[in-house]
Amino acid sequence: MITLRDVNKTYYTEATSLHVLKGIDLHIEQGDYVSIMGASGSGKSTLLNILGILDNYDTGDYYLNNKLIKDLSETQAAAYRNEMIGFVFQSFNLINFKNAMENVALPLYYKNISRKKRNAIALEYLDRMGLKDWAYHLPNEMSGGQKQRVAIARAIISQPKILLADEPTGALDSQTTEEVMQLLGELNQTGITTIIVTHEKAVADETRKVIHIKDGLIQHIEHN
Ligand SMILES: Nc1ncnc2c1ncn2[C@@H]1O[C@H](COP(=O)(O)OP(=O)(O)OP(=O)(O)O)[C@@H](O)[C@H]1O
Repeated sequence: MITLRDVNKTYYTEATSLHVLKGIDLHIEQGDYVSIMGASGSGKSTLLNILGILDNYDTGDYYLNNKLIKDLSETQAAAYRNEMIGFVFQSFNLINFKNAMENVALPLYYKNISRKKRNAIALEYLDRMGLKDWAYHLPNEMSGGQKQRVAIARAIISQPKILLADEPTGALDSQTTEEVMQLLGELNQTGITTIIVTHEKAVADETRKVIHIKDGLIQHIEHN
């Protein structure tokens, strides 16, 4: 499903350049459950952003379901991203003045679905996350774990094939981390390819493969 061949990425600033990814070769199968670990600055988020078609790479190839990403126009890339990928972030990225249901329903706004239908679908997803009673609460009335579950519901409401999570448990205590990981594990069981960037071994241990990155290169892949 995901194939990267010799992918390189350099960030250019006015005075300097930083070669962050130095030839990444990677294959991830559909339905796989993968974590990416490595020291701060090793290039994990950069890799995740490229996988998520949020950022460009300079050289090499990235195929997602046999589509070569660098061949897509910006509009095509955005459409493909929306169709294929859901995102979860450490800081939840919820809209503070919208309640949980409205946050979850947001991706459907662009899909020509009536508000009533959008909200009904969002309620179903919140129910799946065990948050039915929190639908009308604002994010700042919820715990970190609850907010992350709202964010996960929002990430999967468009039924993406891939879920990309950048430090999804980075702001959570260990008990809540376990709950969120349980949820991500269950989602992966339904067939969604799941890729998690994490610093936490306990999180990586839950995944099937751990990709260790060092200085912009894959050092080794550990199989759990
Ligand atoms: N937009 C950018 N412009 C310039 N440099 C950047 C940019 N984004 C990241 N970098 C630099 O690239 C390097 C890799 O960053 P990246 O965020 O991929 O690392 P990371 O492994 O995810 O680190 P962390 O664990 O701290 O999040 C870092 O030195 C970072 O400062």
